[in-house]
Amino acid sequence: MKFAVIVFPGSNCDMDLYYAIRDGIEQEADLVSYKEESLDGYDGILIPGGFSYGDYLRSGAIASHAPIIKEVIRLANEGKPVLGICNGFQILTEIGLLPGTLTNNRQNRFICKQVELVVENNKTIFTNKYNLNEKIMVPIAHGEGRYYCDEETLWELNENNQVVFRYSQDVNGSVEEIAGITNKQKNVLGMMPHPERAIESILGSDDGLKLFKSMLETQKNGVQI
Ligand SMILES: NC(=O)CC[C@H](N)C(=O)O
Repeated sequence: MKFAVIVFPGSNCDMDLYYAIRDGIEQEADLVSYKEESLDGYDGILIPGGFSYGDYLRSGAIASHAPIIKEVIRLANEGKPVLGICNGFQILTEIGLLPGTLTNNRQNRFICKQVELVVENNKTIFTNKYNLNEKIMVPIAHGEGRYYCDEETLWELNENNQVVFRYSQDVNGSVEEIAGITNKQKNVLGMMPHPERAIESILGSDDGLKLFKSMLETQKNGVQI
C-alpha cells in the first residue's frame, strides 16, 4: 500500500507518520509537499499533526487553501482512505470533509499527555483490528483540540456511528468527549490523539499500531464493513 504524507510549512508530525508506515506496517510512504497538484498513484492520504502556517487565524485555516487540498478532496470523494491527525483533523474540518470544528481547550493551554480512548466503532477501515469498546492509550498534544459541533450535527454523528474514538474522561472540553470522527461514508477519519506516536511499547504504548494495520488489512483483504 502506498501512502502520501502531506507536508505543510509548520507540519511537525510528518516524520512520525512516515515511520509509522515504513517501520510500523512496512509499507511505502512519500512525503508530499503542499505545493503539489496531483496525488495520483496513492492508496491512502495522511495529513500529519503540527502547526501549519503557525496556527495563524485558526489551526488549519490557511492550510485549507494550499494547492494540494483540491486533490485531497478529490480522492476523499473517490472513497480513498484519508486520515488526519491533530492538525490534520483541524485541516479536515476547515476543508469541510468533516463536520464541526476544533477550538481552544477548555483549560486554555496546550495539553501534552497520554490519554485513554474508547473505540466506539470498530467497523471502519481504520479500526477493524480493534475490539468494540476497547480501551487504548494514545498521546495527545494540542492547544486547540476541543471538538465542537451544533446539536443537529452531534445527533447525526451519533446516529450514523461516525464517532470512532471518545476520551474515557473529559480532557479538553470536547462535546461528548469526542476524540475522533469519520465522514458519513467512513473513508475520512480525523482524530486529535496521535496513534503514530504509539506504535511501539518503548514509546509508552503500541496501541496506535492497530489503526495502521486496519487500513492495510482493508486494502489487502477488502474487509467487509
Ligand atoms: N500536535 C499538533 O498537531 C498540534 C495541533 C495544533 N496546531 C494545536 O496546538 O492545536
